[in-house]
Amino acid sequence: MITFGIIKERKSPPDRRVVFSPQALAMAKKQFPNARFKVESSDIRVFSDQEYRDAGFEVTQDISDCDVLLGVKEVPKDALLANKKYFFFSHTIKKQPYNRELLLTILEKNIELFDHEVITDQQGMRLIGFGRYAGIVGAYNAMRTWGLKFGDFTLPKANELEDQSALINTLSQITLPAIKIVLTGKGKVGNGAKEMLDAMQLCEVSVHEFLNESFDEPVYVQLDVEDYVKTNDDQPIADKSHFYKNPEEYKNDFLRFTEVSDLFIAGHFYGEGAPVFYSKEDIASNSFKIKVVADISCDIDGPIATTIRSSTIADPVFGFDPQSGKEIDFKDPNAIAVMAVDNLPCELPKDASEGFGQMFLDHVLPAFFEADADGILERARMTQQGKLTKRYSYLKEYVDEAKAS
Ligand SMILES: NC(=O)c1ccc[n+]([C@@H]2O[C@H](COP(=O)([O-])OP(=O)(O)OC[C@H]3O[C@@H](n4cnc5c(N)ncnc54)[C@H](O)[C@@H]3O)[C@@H](O)[C@H]2O)c1
Repeated sequence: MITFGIIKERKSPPDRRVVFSPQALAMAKKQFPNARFKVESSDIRVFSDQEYRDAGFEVTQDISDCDVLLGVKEVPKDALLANKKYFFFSHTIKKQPYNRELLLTILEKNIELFDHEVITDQQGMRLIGFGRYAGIVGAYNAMRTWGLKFGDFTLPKANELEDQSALINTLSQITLPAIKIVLTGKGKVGNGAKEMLDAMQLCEVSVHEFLNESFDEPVYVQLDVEDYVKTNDDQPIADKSHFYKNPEEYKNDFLRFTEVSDLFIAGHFYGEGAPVFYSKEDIASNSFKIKVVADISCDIDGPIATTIRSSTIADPVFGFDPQSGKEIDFKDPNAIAVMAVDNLPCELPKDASEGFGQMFLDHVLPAFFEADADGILERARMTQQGKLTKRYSYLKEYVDEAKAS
């Protein structure tokens, strides 16, 4: 028998998401009779303690008898229980300086850490994440930002609405002018955003139509790397994975879109060394037409020069002055309005938790009862017996620096 504990989120600002909704937990219990589940009481979670009790689960302040603890965000050092197995997003795999001490504490407390971000299949494809929900909220926020900037309509914040269908209902009541929307990325985020544009019944057009034709209704185009990048000798991309591995052999082909688009929804992944989408100089040129940017990818001071900082759910929109390259009021007639919230799935905690639980149930829980036949736990295990595992040994120096300080 393995006992799993659903932990309370303790990070600030409060995150209302959870690994398992009461319904998903009930499914897990049915599917795995050898698993026991306990829920740590929480007053911020999107599902109440009572909803878990009603689904037949023990809700408690004491989860110290659990073997495996399941959370979403980083667990504060003091709250980490020694000698346990933990699953959460530790944000350490890229040596993030702000979590160096967290990883050191995990090692000192002899915790086995499994990071959601590195739950992958044998090909290295991520199996678990909130990307789709970032896309859904990001597209909604893109429309909301347009309304705020131009006053065509007023939309409530996404986190004031119940779920994705409420977002869709709200969007179905607005009338967008005949603008051109460019959406980048065809992965989880890009396709989450596309779900919303399709739900709004916006017309999707080809790259050729988007660049060359005018329309009397709003239209959008969804791009992947072959559309916004070309080889250094002006040839189209032949093999995407070659670009991912050798980005320096490619150059930007996105400016042709900046000359005709009104709204840019960025939902691609940006690999280090890849060409930028546009620079501050590009924005200052007269041919740059984009007026609103919803940057879901949200790489700061990176490939999208309007993203000079991230923004927050509380204050999601800022203005970018094309001439000075500095921040100004987004309502200034010259300003490009930028939405760059970096924790978008938190605005849709119910749907995001339900989707996440399903992925966890499908991909991770079985591994505990099948002796990790596929190696999923092994690939995601970052620490064991007070040491980094082999796959994560590249983090040794990063942790050692925490010891030294
Ligand atoms: N703002 C937020 O709250 C939030 C939340 C989740 C994810 N994100 C960000 O959104 C971005 C996209 O995430 P996703 O889950 O859709 O990714 P994904 O792997 O599912 O899709 C990636 C897309 O980017 C393209 N791409 C370009 N260069 C690439 C490269 N070097 N490697 C891989 N793909 C490359 C792919 O072709 C694909 O279209 C990430 O940068 C992620 O950090 C933001």
